[in-house]
Amino acid sequence: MRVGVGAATPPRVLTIAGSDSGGGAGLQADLRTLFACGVHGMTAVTAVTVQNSLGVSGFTEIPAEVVAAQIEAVATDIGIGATKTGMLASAAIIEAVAGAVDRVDVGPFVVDPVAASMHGHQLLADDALEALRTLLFPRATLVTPNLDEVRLITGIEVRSRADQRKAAEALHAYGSEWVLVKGGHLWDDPECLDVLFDGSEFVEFLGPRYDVENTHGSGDTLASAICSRLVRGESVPEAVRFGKDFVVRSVAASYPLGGGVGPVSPLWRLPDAEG
Ligand SMILES: Nc1ncnc2c1ncn2[C@@H]1O[C@H](COP(=O)(O)OP(=O)(O)O)[C@@H](O)[C@H]1O
Ligand SMILES: Cc1ncc(COP(=O)(O)OP(=O)(O)O)c(N)n1
Repeated sequence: MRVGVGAATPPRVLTIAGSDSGGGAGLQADLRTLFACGVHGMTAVTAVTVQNSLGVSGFTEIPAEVVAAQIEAVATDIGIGATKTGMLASAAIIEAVAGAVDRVDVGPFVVDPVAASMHGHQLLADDALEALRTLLFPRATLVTPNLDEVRLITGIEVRSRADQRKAAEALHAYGSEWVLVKGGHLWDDPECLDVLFDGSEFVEFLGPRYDVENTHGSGDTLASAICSRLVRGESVPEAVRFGKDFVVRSVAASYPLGGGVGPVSPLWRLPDAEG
């Protein structure tokens, strides 16, 4: 019996990201989220991290030209409806990604400027920050920094919701269409506010702050869920609304793993997730 003939091809999203051997964050979190959102996920691997729930003990970069070749291989055959970036590791890889983005159609382009793991291990070289600002942000549909990344990129120390708005204005000046300043690290805030800005208007996404320990991969899950809607033609505010709701439910469904910090989980979205 032949099966699958004539089945519709799902929307396709590319993640340009590092591998997390523990499966909690990075491209593993992206693929898991995209699958749960009904999207075919594709990968351009930038680095292989040696990582578990306790942290990152090292990583090896993929040569920049191989990163660009992965992007072009999937763009020219399969087609890319939307793209997100995660760990990019070096200025050379950022330059290669910017070049590839100019050569092929990557659709709406979401830049999650991953700089360090939640345990503090550096995942982006110091000299790559300028490449992020000048080469990637001007090409981005949306940039989604957490508050540590905001400080590294702009020098702004965010201590309040008002500071989140100031940071969004400073980040928008680097040339992206939209900026989403995530508030998960505003530890004194009883709720989690994410602030979206397009250069003229602010849109606020307020959610609960769950008292959970297992939040590994929350930023990846949010950005991937946003891409799963941008690829279907939704506007950025619509896609962020979906992404915020998706990540809140995934934080609520997080689970312990190993001896350290476990991952947030998109499994809540799948029918019969218990198997
Ligand atoms: N404890 C939490 N409860 C609910 N939502 C959270 C929690 N921590 C983070 N979030 C949400 O998860 C997303 C990622 O947040 P954040 O922690 O700021 O970035 P990152 O994961 O990149 O460090 C945001 O939408 C944020 O509001
Ligand atoms: C390969 C890789 N990519 C990204 C991260 C960052 O994950 P985490 O520290 O959990 O932060 P968010 O996903 O919440 O932004 C990583 N550790 N490894």
